[in-house]
Amino acid sequence: MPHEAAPILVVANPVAGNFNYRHLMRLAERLDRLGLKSDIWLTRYPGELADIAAELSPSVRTLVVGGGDGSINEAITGIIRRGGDGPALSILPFGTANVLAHELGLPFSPEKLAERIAAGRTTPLYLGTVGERPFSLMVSAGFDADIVHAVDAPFKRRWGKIAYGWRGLTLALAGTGRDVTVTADGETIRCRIAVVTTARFYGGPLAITRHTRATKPGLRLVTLADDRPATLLRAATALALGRLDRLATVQDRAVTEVRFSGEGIRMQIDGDRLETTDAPVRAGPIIEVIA
Ligand SMILES: Nc1ncnc2c1ncn2[C@@H]1O[C@H](COP(=O)(O)OP(=O)(O)OP(=O)(O)O)[C@@H](O)[C@H]1O
Repeated sequence: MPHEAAPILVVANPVAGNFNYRHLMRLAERLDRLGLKSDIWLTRYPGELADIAAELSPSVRTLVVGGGDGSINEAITGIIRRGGDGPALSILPFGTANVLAHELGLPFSPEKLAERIAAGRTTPLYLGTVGERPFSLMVSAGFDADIVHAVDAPFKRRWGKIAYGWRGLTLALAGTGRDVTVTADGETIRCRIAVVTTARFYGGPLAITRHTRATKPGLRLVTLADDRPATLLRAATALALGRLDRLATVQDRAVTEVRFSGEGIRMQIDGDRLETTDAPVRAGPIIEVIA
């Protein structure tokens, strides 16, 4: 007899930072004790999660992503492709930065997560899009994207967040940043870092803005005018203190449509490399996420 899909599907990325097979077992065991059937799959290649999410049986009502923000980006891409009958998204945070898990205040304990799934309370997650591609946190251009491009997967797996700090330091001292031209609702801004965010947090549990969060509508554009080492140090300190908007070099504004351009600029989406594009960044669809 063919195996009927359980209503909860857990798909984990075995190469995500902090991947923990034992956590998957603990999640399944607690779900089982709560009377909920689940299946567990592991991804086999980058991008597979998007295909899995797009092609899921409609009987799967909750898709739990065991991974980081890159895996979550793949899952939302697949859920959006379905156009409307998607499962609710849940997250078992593995991964390096886990910005969305922090943003949503999700438990990192598999048992607590199982209880949240069983409670079944969902909240809307307001996505953004760059062209056709959705993001759950942000898309950015400039110095921070240069760091993302400079950190390859093995280096990140080995050193975790330290990999970003190290590459950031070497790039800042090398002074290789480039001007980013941002067109935001008809106005042109020149800067060195430009982040369009749907979320409050950035890079970890660090507030980049006080004016939006992933569970509320509203896109913000946060720009940093220069990327000299002293400015970057001040910005990193202000970010850690949640006071970025107090810096004169930082602007934080509500936006509806943004485009990036500039010679040799790099871009990132939800912490992963994005091929540079001048496609419009806009507010996107809404999906349901387990709260
Ligand atoms: N089986 C696999 N083999 C190789 N790469 C994979 C596999 N499954 C997924 N990936 C890729 O791994 C990348 C990183 O995964 P993920 O975001 O889950 O972890 P992370 O990078 O450690 O966390 P964060 O994004 O929070 O920093 C994703 O972009 C995804 O495409």
